[in-house]
Amino acid sequence: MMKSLFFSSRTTPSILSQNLIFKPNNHPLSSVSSFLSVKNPIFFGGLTFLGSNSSLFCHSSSNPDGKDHCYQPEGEIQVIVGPMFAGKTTTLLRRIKSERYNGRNVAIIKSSKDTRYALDSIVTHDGEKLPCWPLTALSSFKERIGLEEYHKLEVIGIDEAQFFDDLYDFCLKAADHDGKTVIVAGLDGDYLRRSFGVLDIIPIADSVTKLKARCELCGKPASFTLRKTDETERELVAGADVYMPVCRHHYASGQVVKETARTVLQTRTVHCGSL
Ligand SMILES: Nc1ncnc2c1ncn2[C@@H]1O[C@H](COP(=O)(O)OP(=O)(O)O)[C@@H](O)[C@H]1O
Ligand SMILES: Cc1cn([C@H]2C[C@H](O)[C@@H](COP(=O)(O)O)O2)c(=O)[nH]c1=O
Repeated sequence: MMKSLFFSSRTTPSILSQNLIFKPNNHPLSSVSSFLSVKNPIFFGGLTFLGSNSSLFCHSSSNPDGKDHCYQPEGEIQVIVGPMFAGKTTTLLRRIKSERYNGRNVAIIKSSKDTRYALDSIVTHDGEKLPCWPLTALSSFKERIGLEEYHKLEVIGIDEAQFFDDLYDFCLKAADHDGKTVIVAGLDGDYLRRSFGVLDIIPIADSVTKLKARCELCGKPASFTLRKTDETERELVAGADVYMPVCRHHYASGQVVKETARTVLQTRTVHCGSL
């Protein structure tokens, strides 16, 4: 019969030690994770903690004291938003590295729509990067990584989250049901300052960090992204060639300049057309 004893992986390492054998798989991130875990083990009273596996803790027969224990993992959702160039990816990388340093099993996902700097890495505008799973839909993650590896995961980072239609469902299940810590980074607003998907998960989040960039026109804190070009589709993957971070004042004046320029160009077209 299964007796249940709830405990935290951080407070009772001796019970967990048997489950903490790190098994690298053949994904590039796993080797990075494995490397870092081995390089940075955390010692608890003589035990080496090499990345825990909360899901396996329910396999009670493997407990060293011969008794049945069941670990109930507690999930969490952290959200990082802001305009472009605010440091969202940098913050996500820093948190993921810190989780890994603490011995937790991590994986990073990004939208495969983001092909700007690399296909299978998340890359900051400064060039810092980590390998990731590029996906078109989050629902495919479990199958891609494999069920066994998924169960071993404790932390899942998601970058360019605004591009995932199934963000809400994935995060809810991963945190509530599967006990994962999910760290989500993405745009809260598009170039017209309309909600851009990531806001859907605020009601189920534990923490929300809104970052600011620096206004490219005056250097003040910037909360918005101005599209410099005339394209009107909502999704347009690009960098500093198309977008710039701006403060409230320069967002408003920038939009006015763009609209005026568009009107002038349209009037000219009509004029030329009628000649
Ligand atoms: N206009 C800009 N063009 C290119 N890089 C920029 C610009 N403004 C800031 N950066 C750099 O981008 C870094 C943030 O990159 P990143 O974390 O990828 O941002 P985000 O994910 O929010 O777009 C900043 O620390 C800064 O060095
Ligand atoms: C404002 C805005 C942005 N995008 C795209 C442009 C980039 O490819 C990403 C954001 O990247 P970052 O990591 O935050 O720098 O989103 C878009 O498609 N539509 C928009 O309105």
